[in-house]
Amino acid sequence: MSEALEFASTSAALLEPYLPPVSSQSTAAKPFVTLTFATSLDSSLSLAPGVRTRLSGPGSKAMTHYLRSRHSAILVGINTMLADDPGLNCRIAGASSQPRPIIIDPRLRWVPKRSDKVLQICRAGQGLAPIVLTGLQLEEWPEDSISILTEHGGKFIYVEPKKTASGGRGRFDWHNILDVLSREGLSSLMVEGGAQIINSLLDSQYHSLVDSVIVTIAPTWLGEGGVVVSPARVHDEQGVPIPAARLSDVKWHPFGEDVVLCGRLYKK
Ligand SMILES: NC(=O)C1=CN([C@@H]2O[C@H](COP(=O)(O)OP(=O)(O)OC[C@H]3O[C@@H](n4cnc5c(N)ncnc54)[C@H](O)[C@@H]3O)[C@@H](O)[C@H]2O)C=CC1
Ligand SMILES: Nc1nc(O)c(N)c(N[C@@H]2O[C@H](COP(=O)(O)O)[C@@H](O)[C@H]2O)n1
Repeated sequence: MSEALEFASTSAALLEPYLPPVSSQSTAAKPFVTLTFATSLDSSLSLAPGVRTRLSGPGSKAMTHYLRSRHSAILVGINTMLADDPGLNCRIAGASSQPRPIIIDPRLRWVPKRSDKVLQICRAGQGLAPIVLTGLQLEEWPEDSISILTEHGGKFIYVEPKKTASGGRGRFDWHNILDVLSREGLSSLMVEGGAQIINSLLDSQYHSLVDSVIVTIAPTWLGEGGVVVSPARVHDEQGVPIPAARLSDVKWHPFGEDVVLCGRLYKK
């Protein structure tokens, strides 16, 4: 649990233009948002739904942990939480701060247990307790889950889901997610995944919310059936398909056998 990673200051300097300001005294209305994940050459995050898959080599893994030290929160979707049992802390030796884990769990599929890695890490003083954003109202929150989360210093927060065409409960609006996190005093957020979370954030209506994108590309093809990052198809006014999203201000940095791509979402 207490693996100690190292990340050279020369490497950190390469990332600096794409990171939130160091000052914690941010007065910005919304958190600085970094979209970051590791992908294969065929745009897969993992071999199959529910399968934890190592893509990052040692150098880019340390880079991801450095990013964790530079953000006040780290966000994952519920499938990632259930598939990976992630720690969601920063394991750089001597890290001065830890990110707050944020779990997007609209229907409360996560049943917190003391053996969950994120909670073990929290009890060991090596990370923070999670905040779970849910579309269920207070009276629908299981009491055991409330008490175990509260015991660790975490909590549930209700986020109003968008209405679906049939009047049901849909996805969250990212503006609402960021509003909630701002109210929690979180000034920067790294969105780690999984694919559904990333694809929803890459919808063009949210591009203006994303401040930077840092993607680790591993030299491997995972093959068919992977969990794929591929945002919804976009068409122009004539109905002709156009690219869904593009980066500008791009830099590529090799980290061991991986390459780390830094950029900003191109906004029209
Ligand atoms: N290589 C990498 O960097 C990473 C890999 N992963 C992998 O990704 C896989 C999981 O990815 P997915 O199956 O795509 O699941 P996911 O982790 O994106 O979770 C999907 C669920 O999140 C919720 N969700 C997504 N967007 C939402 C929104 N806008 N509003 C409300 N709820 C929303 C829904 O309940 C949805 O079913 C795992 O196998 C994990 O290992 C996850 C993170 C990073
Ligand atoms: N950067 C990166 N590289 C990989 O190869 C990965 N599989 C992931 N996965 C993400 O990291 C989480 C695991 O975090 P802990 O090491 O347990 O703290 C996992 O849930 C994904 O979000 N990331």
